[in-house]
Amino acid sequence: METGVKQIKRKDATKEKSKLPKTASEEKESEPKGKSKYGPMPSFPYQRVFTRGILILGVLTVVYFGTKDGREVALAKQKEVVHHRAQDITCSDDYKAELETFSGCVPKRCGRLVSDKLVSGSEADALLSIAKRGMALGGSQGGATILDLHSGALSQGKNFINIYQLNSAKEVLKKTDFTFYKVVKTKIQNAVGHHFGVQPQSLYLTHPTFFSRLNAAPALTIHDEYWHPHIDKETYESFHYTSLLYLADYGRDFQGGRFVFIDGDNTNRTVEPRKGRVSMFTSGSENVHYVERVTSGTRYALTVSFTCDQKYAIDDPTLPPSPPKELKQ
Ligand SMILES: O=C(O)CCC(=O)C(=O)O
Ligand SMILES: [Fe+2]
Repeated sequence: METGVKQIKRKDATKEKSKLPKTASEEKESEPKGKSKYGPMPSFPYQRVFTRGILILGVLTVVYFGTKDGREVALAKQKEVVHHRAQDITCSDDYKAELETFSGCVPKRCGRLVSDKLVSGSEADALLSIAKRGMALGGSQGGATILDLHSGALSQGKNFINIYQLNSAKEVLKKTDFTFYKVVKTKIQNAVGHHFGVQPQSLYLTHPTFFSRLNAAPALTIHDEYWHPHIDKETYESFHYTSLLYLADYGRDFQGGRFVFIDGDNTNRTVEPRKGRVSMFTSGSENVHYVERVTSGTRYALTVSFTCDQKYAIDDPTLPPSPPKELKQ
C-alpha cells in the first residue's frame, strides 16, 4: 500500500504544476511573433529562479506540515445516515493464519463496515434503557462504566460487582430486555457473516459483551482509561469480529469520544457515534483503533463480538432464575 505522504506529494505536485511558471520551451512557444529570438533579455531569469524557489519551498512546507502528523478522514459523520459504508483493508498475516484453522470462518475480506440501517430507533432506545437501568445499580467513579450483560459484571467505584447477585437486578432488568439484546445480536451476526463472507453459524457470541458509559471524569483505575490505541484481538483474546452499536450521538449527547482507526497510510479514519449506528470490523492488527477522550456529556455504546473458536462461545445473556442462596441480600 502506498503511504499517504506519497499520495499527497503526487497530488500536490500535479495541482501545483499548473501554477508554476511555464518551462523555457513553453515560454518560447508563447513569445509574440516578429520579435527577435535573440533580443535583449531582461533580468527576468533571476526573478524566475527566485519565484520558483519560493513556490517549491511553499509546496514542500505544505506537504511537510500536512503529513507530519498524518491526515484525518471521516468514515462516517454523525449527521449523515449511512446505509452501508465499507472499507477493505488487507488482513494482517497473524489474523489470517489464526482464522485458517476455523473452517467457514475465514474472512473473504478484512476491514470495516458502518451501517445506520441495521438497528431500528426503538431497538437502540430499548438497549439504551437497559444500559441506564443496569448501570444505576453501580457505576465507576472514573470515566468509564461497563456492564457486561452476560457475566453481570458492573463497575462500581474502583471495582466491579455482579448485578446478578443482587435481588434488585430482577426488578430492574426484565426478560424482554434480553429479547431485545438477542434480536439485535442476531442481526449483527448475520451482517458480519454477510459482509465478511463467512457463515453466520460459524460465528459465536463471545465475552465480554458489554455496555459502556464514558464521560470526562478523570480516570481512577486502569479500567477507566478507554482512550489507548489497541488491537481487539490482543485486548480480548477471543475476539475475531468486533461490532459496536452506538447508543448516543456525538456532538449532541457528548463531545470528544469519536472512534478512530489508525491506518498504515498515515491516516486516521474516524467514526462519529450516532444512535443506532453499527460499526463492525475484523479484530486483527489491520484495525488498530482508539476512542478519543470524552470532553463533556455521556457516551453510551454496546460491544457485541464474535469468535470463530467454539471454546470461547457464550450463550446469549439471560437473567439468572434467582441469585445463589448464600449471596442473597
Ligand atoms: O466504544 C467504542 O467505540 C470502542 C471501544 C473499544 O475499542 C473497545 O472496547 O475495545
Ligand atoms: Fe477496541
